[in-house]
Amino acid sequence: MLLIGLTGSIGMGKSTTARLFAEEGAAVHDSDAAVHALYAGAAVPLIEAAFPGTTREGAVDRKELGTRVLGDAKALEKLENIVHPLVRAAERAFLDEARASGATIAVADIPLLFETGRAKDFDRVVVVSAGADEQRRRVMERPGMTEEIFARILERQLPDAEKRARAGVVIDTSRGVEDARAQVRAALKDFGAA
Ligand SMILES: CC(C)(COP(=O)(O)OP(=O)(O)OC[C@H]1O[C@@H](n2cnc3c(N)ncnc32)[C@H](O)[C@@H]1O)[C@@H](O)C(=O)NCCC(=O)NCCS
Ligand SMILES: Nc1ncnc2c1ncn2[C@@H]1O[C@H](COP(=O)(O)OP(=O)(O)OP(=O)(O)O)[C@@H](O)[C@H]1O
Repeated sequence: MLLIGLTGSIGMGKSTTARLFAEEGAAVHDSDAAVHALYAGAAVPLIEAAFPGTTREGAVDRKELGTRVLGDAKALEKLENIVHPLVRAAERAFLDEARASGATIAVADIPLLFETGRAKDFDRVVVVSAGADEQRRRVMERPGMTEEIFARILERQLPDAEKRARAGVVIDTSRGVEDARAQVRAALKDFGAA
């Protein structure tokens, strides 16, 4: 099974590109989605214990939790120390199952792939990018997003230029979905997987 790590900074097009890989037949694991699932399940008691008042009705209130941690590096680190091992376990279980069911290509969408030293775990690393202006336009469109939150998230992420420099392949998502699909197909061909 060819193991592809997919990453990119906020708003660059990871989820969209992951979907394109899935449409080419890859088994895809999405870390952000895994976090969201954990926040309605296994992580809830741990988060409530560490950040009292950030859960309600058995689920994490992400807006409230975001307000607590996004401006506070220590708090974010504490949260990451709780969440990342759980996400990693979910990813491992997913990839084991994909392998057992005969998948030939698996993609793990990991926002902090380089930051958490995960590049070595993959046969290939794909970075999505769209340029800083397009990124800002996309991110600022999101409800509740502010310049301050955007800046704080960017601070926590390896700069786009460094990600691109460390990538096996870069997918440029600034020219539309069909253009990105062609790049995904070309990447799979280049990897000998299509
Ligand atoms: C801070 C939280 C509560 C905000 O939730 P919210 O629903 O508003 O945002 P969402 O999860 O969709 O993330 C928005 C963007 O920020 C990025 N991001 C999230 N956490 C981090 C982080 N710790 N460092 C850098 N970027 C991050 C995401 O990849 C995404 O691009 C949430 O992001 C969170 O719990 N983060 C900690 C877990 C984590 O590290 N996740 C990212 C990798 S698995
Ligand atoms: N190839 C593309 N062509 C046109 N629009 C795109 C493309 N890829 C992504 N987008 C748009 O950019 C926005 C962000 O995309 P997406 O959610 O895939 O990014 P992401 O990297 O997963 O984001 P985040 O890290 O913030 O969760 C979405 O509105 C999406 O529709």
